[in-house]
Amino acid sequence: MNSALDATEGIDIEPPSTDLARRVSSSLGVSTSPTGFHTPSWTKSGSPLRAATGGLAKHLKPFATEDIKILLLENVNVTGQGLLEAQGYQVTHLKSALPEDELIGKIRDVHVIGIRSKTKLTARVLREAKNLIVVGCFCIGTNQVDTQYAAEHGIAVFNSPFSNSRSVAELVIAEIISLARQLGDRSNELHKGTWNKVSNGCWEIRGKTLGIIGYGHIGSQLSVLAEAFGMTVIYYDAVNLMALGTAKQVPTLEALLRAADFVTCHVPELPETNNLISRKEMGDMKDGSYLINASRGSVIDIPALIDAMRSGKLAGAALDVYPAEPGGNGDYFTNELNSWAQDLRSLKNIILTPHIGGSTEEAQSAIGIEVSTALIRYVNEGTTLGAVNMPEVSLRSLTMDEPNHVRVIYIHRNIPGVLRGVNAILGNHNVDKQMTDSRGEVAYLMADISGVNVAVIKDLYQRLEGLSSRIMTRVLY
Ligand SMILES: NC(=O)c1ccc[n+]([C@@H]2O[C@H](COP(=O)([O-])OP(=O)(O)OC[C@H]3O[C@@H](n4cnc5c(N)ncnc54)[C@H](O)[C@@H]3O)[C@@H](O)[C@H]2O)c1
Ligand SMILES: O=C(O)CC[C@@H](O)C(=O)O
Repeated sequence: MNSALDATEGIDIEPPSTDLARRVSSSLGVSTSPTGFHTPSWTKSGSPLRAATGGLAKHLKPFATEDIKILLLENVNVTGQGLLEAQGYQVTHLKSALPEDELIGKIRDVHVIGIRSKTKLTARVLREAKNLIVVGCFCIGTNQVDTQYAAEHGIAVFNSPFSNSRSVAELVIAEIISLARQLGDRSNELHKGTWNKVSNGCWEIRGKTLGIIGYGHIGSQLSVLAEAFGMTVIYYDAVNLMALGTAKQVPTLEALLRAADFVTCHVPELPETNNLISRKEMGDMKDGSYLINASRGSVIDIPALIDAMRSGKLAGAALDVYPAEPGGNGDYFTNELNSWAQDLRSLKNIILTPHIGGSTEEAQSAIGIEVSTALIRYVNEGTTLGAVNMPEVSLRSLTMDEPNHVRVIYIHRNIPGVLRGVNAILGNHNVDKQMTDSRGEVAYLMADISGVNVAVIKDLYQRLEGLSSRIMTRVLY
């Protein structure tokens, strides 16, 4: 697939181009310590896309694009990396996650960081990220980021809410069949040279009941696939949700556990989902049933699972996620990481995978495009559509027919009187369009103003920065 171009068709970001860096405009405020101005040069070459209004879209860029520093960790997909590089940004790409101290050392310097599920962006780490304006989680989960702290410091966080849902659902289907047929054990035995042809304790999945905990993007996708295999599907969710096919929502977790032959977890990591399935819940499960977890390692009490497997209460399990996971490929999964690792590894009919639920070419490429596109829009235009921790704010693009326009972004504390102060500063100019919205304690204002000469931009920026409500100011032009 020519993914970069196909997936971004019709949106207002640059297609990959080698002369992009020469077409950049400038802006103030991407860094907390702006050093100066660049002469807008994007009119010199290139053929910008047409904006919705019919004019040629003006590409707002922060400083010169080559000044934007991006750190991509955890082997973020090459398609996403390519989109960022095509913008002219300085992109550093590392294959694994970094230990906290090393991460702190590197994050100090960058404007954008791209991570997957392993990198923990805690308040301690983010406090050091003085130039950071945006985080891209190239995955679904955002539990690894302190999104509240980030918002309160003007750092937007984006993810890809469903690009890998199908991949996870397909993996779980494979695991259901593999567990029912003890495929992992038979394969391991034959790898070691032992022929062991058994039918005892091996089952078809047709006619069995699948219990899905969390009927969101993944759970509902799985529901459809499981019914196609002849399974009966029940699900439990914290909210009432429409059933797909002939699936049925059950009112309690206990009702699901008592009825299901296979139980699979698809909830986010939250305080309420910590050890959601522990000893009591495993006791409620049917004798000889199976437990699957491809959500987060905190959702299942693993020592309790080890006991339930040893006692024969559960006939099998599949785990894709763990409380502590290695930083990169080739690292060891031992008791040093999780005190019970050796016991877990020694069990029969348990499938252990290294957090690969979403690891397919299709999913990673789609995630790369989706998250990189969101990052580019945010860096270049300030648009927050899809952010997980900021109000969603967007304005139609400025056009090339509007040479003396600037876009002001003012992220501020959500307190009374802010608009009066901001508009007193913007009021000497013509405010063409403005949008503001809030999410909890944080509000986001975006305004396009005209009749602004380059000479007054710095003054505008500094006056906004001087307001007591200010979290972060950016002026794009
Ligand atoms: N293994 C992997 O590679 C992989 C890949 C993608 C996602 N995930 C994990 O799977 C999780 C689920 O993904 P999704 O896209 O389906 O999320 P989703 O947000 O679409 O669905 C989650 C569902 O869980 C429900 N829920 C929340 N708290 C609950 C509770 N206490 N009890 C019952 N239901 C509850 C929600 O109402 C929602 O319907 C993600 O948060 C992520 O952590 C893992
Ligand atoms: O790719 C990853 O590291 C995370 C995959 C998955 O857990 C997600 O949250 O999307």
